[in-house]
Amino acid sequence: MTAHDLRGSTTAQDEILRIDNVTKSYGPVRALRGVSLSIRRGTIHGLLGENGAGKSTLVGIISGQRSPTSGQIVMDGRPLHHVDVKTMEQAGVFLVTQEPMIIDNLTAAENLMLGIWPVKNGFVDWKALRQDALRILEGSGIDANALAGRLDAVARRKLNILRAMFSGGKVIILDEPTAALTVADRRVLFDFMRRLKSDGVTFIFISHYNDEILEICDAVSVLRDGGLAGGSEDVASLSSEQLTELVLGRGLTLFQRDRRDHAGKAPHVSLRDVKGQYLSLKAMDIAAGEVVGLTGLPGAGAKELARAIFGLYPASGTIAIDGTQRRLPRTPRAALDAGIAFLSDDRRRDGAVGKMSIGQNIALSSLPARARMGYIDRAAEAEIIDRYFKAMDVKAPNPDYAVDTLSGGNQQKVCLGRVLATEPRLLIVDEPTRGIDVGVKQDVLRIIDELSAAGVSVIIVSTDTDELVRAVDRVCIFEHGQIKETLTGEAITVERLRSSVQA
Ligand SMILES: Nc1ncnc2c1ncn2[C@@H]1O[C@H](COP(=O)(O)OP(=O)(O)OP(=O)(O)O)[C@@H](O)[C@H]1O
Repeated sequence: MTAHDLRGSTTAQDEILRIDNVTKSYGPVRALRGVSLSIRRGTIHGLLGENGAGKSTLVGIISGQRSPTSGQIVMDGRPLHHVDVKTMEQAGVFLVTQEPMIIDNLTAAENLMLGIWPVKNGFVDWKALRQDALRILEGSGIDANALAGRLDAVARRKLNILRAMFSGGKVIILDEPTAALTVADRRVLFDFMRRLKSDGVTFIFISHYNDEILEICDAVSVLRDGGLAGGSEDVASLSSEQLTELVLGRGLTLFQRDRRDHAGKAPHVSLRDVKGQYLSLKAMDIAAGEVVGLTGLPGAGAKELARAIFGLYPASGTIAIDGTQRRLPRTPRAALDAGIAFLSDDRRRDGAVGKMSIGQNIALSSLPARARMGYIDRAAEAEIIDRYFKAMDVKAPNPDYAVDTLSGGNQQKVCLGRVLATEPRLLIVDEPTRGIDVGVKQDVLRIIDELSAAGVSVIIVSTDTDELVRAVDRVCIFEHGQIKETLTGEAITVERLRSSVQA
């Protein structure tokens, strides 16, 4: 494998998009330092890099959402000036974000036409609308008349991609499009992308998962600290280890927990008769120091149970921690008071508070418990902030920076730091390494392992089979609100988990 500048290896003819010496500074932060790369027409081009390497900034510039400090973008041989979203969309470049921009109470067909409804004499031409929608939805497996709110996650993502194409998209940028998709849905999305690729669509694909990159991408470019660190136009020839080395600039030892059998040990956490709308769990015991994985298809109960324990999902039942039995908490505050901490998978909704500083975010959940008679102990606060800022290796000059200046992965680290700062007896983390790069992922799994060694019971809700295999002692697979199967020891393998979750 050669790490080379991709620019020299593509002829003008098959090049659809070129980025020429693009830089971007946010005040003193140099997010991009002279990045040049070339994207070939009709390929899937992976964009890789550690958290904070500059991927979102680069695709933000390519899609016109952010303006470069210097440099230019050349589309179909034409340099583009005054680049903004409209210019880029007119040129055929669309960014499809993780949050599908879909209106639930319109049909799939109507969503597809949003903003570009065909107009005849100033009126919507419903016939043309319907014909166009049917044509483009044909073969995608999406019912043109279905209300978008009723579509599943993969259909919503497909709909977004189709909408970009329908609006004239030639280069479609997908920023971590597989987040929250099951293994089967991922396959459907990839097949769909391959089909569009054979029709000439070009994709720029951001992902932290090596297996996805190796499966779907033709070429890759790797950013490191805002610069182009290398790439390959022959992804098929790369191994997962080579890809990791390209991203990190070094080899990596993957974390593997030394799985322990906790059967027969006194329970540290006991759940009894947990019942909610889509949840019905008779009993679950977790030992001190045990790490339990919960998994299953969406809506099967794993996520619901985790949220119920933290007072975020209405459910009846009891929980005992350290021998103290109580009703399931009704609110997160009551859960925190009971020694339970929770990391949500949805940083945007109940995750980081963007305008506040990193430090304030870290201290947010633990401070009420530490405040005495309404007074906050500033020295204790500073100590906590310093400890978790360092432990999570947050990429920012200091903890006074606002959270919304951080890259997505670094925001996730701040959220985890905040949860850990509460020093819980039961830690619940939902998709703890989603959006986090392969290097930091090992650190997060190691931190969870160390916490468990100190006697904390841990629940990891995850659809990432690799994460479950590396981090837990036991996996409970949910179906219809109940535990369908439990795996321990040697039985926890990627293959077994995949077949059990889909079966
Ligand atoms: N609005 C902003 N103000 C200041 N700094 C910013 C801003 N947006 C991004 N940055 C900084 O620019 C750098 C690149 O961030 P970017 O979001 O592009 O990284 P990324 O590669 O997409 O990371 P991730 O994988 O975590 O999403 C980071 O150091 C980030 O803190």
